[in-house]
Amino acid sequence: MNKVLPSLLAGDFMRLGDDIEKMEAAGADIFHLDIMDGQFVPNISYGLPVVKAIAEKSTIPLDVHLMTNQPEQFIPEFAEMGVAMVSFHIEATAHPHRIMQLIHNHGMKAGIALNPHTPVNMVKHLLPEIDFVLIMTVNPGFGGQEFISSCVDKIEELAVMKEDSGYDFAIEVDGGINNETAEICTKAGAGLLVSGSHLFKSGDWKRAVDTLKG
Ligand SMILES: O=C(CO)[C@@H](O)[C@H](O)COP(=O)(O)O
Ligand SMILES: [Fe+2]
Repeated sequence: MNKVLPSLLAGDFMRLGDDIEKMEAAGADIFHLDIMDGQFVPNISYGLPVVKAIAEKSTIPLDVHLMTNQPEQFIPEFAEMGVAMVSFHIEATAHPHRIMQLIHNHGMKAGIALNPHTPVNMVKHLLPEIDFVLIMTVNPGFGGQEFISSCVDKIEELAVMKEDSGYDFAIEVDGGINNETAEICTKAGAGLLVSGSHLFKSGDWKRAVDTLKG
């Protein structure tokens, strides 16, 4: 069964606590938190105090997606807050292996995110230690964008690399995920599905979560 990760970026920031309770009751597996610095991506989302408040409220694990130029910056703080998984963009650093180790040394799962144009080969030599690869299926920076179908080939390629290498890592997809694109991605090999606008705009969150779980 797929795991469903609602992106809280699509939640109602004036009532985030209610949204968290409702999404948990609807069966969400993990909350996805998008951190944007206005540098790596042309948008700013929210920072540490908001993540802390979400961590105190949530009863399910948190997945932090760093869209920042210095992804190594706040790793100890996220660990302290009880974050379970952290991903950072390979395009944002010359030292992905070092950052992966830093995340692991703080007891969290480490993921590497790839922009739509970045080939999956970039993570090949990191696979022995990686916990998950995040394939961006939109250009990072905003919720509510349209799924870029050319990214599906990358999921398939990564699934083949996983099979051939025997390394155990999860494939996460993020951006424009709805019932239709979720099916395409899971068939290609993804197991962690991030969804923001589709889930939050659906009238029946439990039904929407169940459908994505497949
Ligand atoms: O990382 C990002 C955007 O940069 C995502 O996590 C979005 O927040 C997903 O939102 P939808 O595309 O599902 O609306
Ligand atoms: Fe994200």
